[in-house]
Order: sequence, then C-alpha cells, then structure tokens
Amino acid sequence: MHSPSQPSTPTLPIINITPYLVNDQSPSITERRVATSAAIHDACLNFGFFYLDISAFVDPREADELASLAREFFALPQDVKDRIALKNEDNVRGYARLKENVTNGKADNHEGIDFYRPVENPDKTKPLWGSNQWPDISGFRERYQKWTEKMQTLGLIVMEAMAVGLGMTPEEWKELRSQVDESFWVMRAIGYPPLPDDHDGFSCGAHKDYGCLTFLYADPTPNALQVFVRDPEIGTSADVSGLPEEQGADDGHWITANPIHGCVVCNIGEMWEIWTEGLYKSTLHRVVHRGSNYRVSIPFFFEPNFTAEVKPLAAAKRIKEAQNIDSEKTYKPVVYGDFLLSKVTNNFADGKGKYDD
Ligand SMILES: O=C(O)CCC(=O)C(=O)O
Ligand SMILES: [Fe+2]
Repeated sequence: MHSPSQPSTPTLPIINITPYLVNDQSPSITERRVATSAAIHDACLNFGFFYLDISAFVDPREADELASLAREFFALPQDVKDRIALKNEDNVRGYARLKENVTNGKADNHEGIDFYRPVENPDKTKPLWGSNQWPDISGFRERYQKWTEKMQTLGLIVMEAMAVGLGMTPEEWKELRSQVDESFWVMRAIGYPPLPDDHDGFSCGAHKDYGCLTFLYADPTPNALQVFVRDPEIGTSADVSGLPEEQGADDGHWITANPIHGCVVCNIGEMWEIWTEGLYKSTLHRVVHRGSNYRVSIPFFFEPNFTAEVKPLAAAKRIKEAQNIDSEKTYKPVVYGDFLLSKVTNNFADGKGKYDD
C-alpha cells in the first residue's frame, strides 16, 4: 500500500494493435482504430514508452525461440563468439564482448550481436556498409530474418496508427510512409549476466534511442529495464549521476518496466522528436539486472530509410498551435543516413559507445 504522502508509481499503458491488423473498414473498426491511435498519442506525450500487445500479430513462442537461440550463442566459448567480432566487418555488424560497449563513460555489463538492414554492394571498409555476421547455430539466421520481416511490417502498422493519432491527412501519411518504407533497421540480441555489486556502471547505461520506434522483446526476467518518467511535480528523486546535463536535468524518477507476455515494449527515438518538434520526447531508459539468471533481450529498431529526410511534420505543428505549445528548442531536419554515419564515426573517434549521443 502507498502512504498518502507517496505518489503512486505510474505504469506504462498497454495498447493492443489488433484493430490495425484487420482488413475491415466498418465503422466499429474505424472507431477502435481511432481509440488505439489516441492511446498511442497519449502514451507518446506522457511517457515516450508503452507496451504494445502484438499477440494477434505474432505467436509469442517465436520470440521465445529467438531468446533461446541467443542464449545458445552467448553460452559458447569466448573464442567461438569472437569469430563474428565487430572488427571483422564494418565495426557495427557483429558481436561485442561483455563490457566492450561503454555508455556515459562506463562499461556496460552486457554482450551482444548487432544486425543491420543488408545493403547493396557491401564493403566492410565503409562505415555501416558491411555484411551481417550470423552465428553458426542451426535455425538462427532463418528465425531472426523472419523476425526482421515481421517487425518491419509492424513498424509500418504502428507508424500508420501514429499518423492517425497526430491527425495527419492521407497525403501527409503517404509522404511520411515513403520515408520509412525501406527502414534501415537494426536488430540486437543482448545477453546480460547478473550485474556484480562492485561493477562501476550498469547492465546498460541510461540512454535515449536515437531512431524512430523500438520494439523490445525481453525474456521474463523481472526488475531489469527501467524507464525515466518525467514528473516536474515530484522533483528529481532519480539517480541521474553520470549523465550528460541535457539528459539528467529533467525532474522525474525511474520506474521498472517488467515484461508482459504477448507484448513488446515500444518506445520512440529521437527522430520522433524532430518530426513532432519535441511534442513527443524520446525517453531515457537503462538496464539494471541484479537477478541471478542470465537475461536475454532482443530489441528491434525500426528506423527511417537511409535516405529519409526527417523534418518537422505539419500535423505536429497544427497540434502545437492549437494547444499553444511553444518549442523549447529548434529541431533541425536531418537526412537519417547522414545522422547515423556521423553518430557512428564520431562515437568511434571519441571512444563513446553505441548508446551515447
Ligand atoms: O535490454 C533492454 O531491456 C533494453 C536495451 C536497450 O535499451 C537498447 O538496446 O537500446
Ligand atoms: Fe534503448
């Protein structure tokens, strides 16, 4: 029970995507779609995070299988895992050892494999332009590739639901869709051994996702993912030490986002901040896994096309004007591929990790 002086901990909304899956234009479905879109809009305004019930879209056992395959890979001897090391390729596709990635200056207590959208004419000497490296485990590549296809379809579905939530016209949605229909996606399989008490850092340090939409599947391990909820009323009770000032200045606190079977955790990345000129904010999150088991998570990052021009949307401007919301800062348009390239190259030069700004 909460004492009267303690604010109750908010929980992230659970939103079911089913109304957008059925091919039916009846008034009742339209009504349900509008309600789904309104719920996503509210979640993006208030949290930047929500649970998306996708059990009508994929069999949850498919995701469980991905986690088992990842577990099988992470259990291999170090030298076998290193055969698909990042440095064999373009430095972004492949395996990173435990503590290899650094966030906010501290080593992350996880290992992982990253896959990106395949490119035409791969050339591993060019940043981001290499080939994916697949573990030599039966069924791994096939199952993961199937997941990337499903998550790309889901990405377009959720984008459409968001377009409706923002009141976009069909023409505006068509234009936005053309910026994300060949998503330069990233998929990651992450393995988290328990965080030792004396580790100076986190399982995954606090960061915002930089792209468009993240669909995170995680195994059932509780008390691992934490989400920073802004709340100017409460003031900061959060440990934001070690964060860059622009990330640590907000008032709020950390809440735990435990996995819900049949759902992925969905959050918005910084491209949505540009599209909406800050109406939707991407939200800090981190992983603190102190349990005794080995945790596996599989985030899929649905990103804009490499050539997408990400610029403020008229629909978001209309909402801001109607509600007299001023922009706190100006959001400069970016070409997504250029943004990603400069992030990847700067980060290598500065010794920063993939989660750093
Ligand atoms: O493992 C998790 O729960 C979160 C991982 C994450 O935030 C990321 O890879 O961007
Ligand atoms: Fe993240």
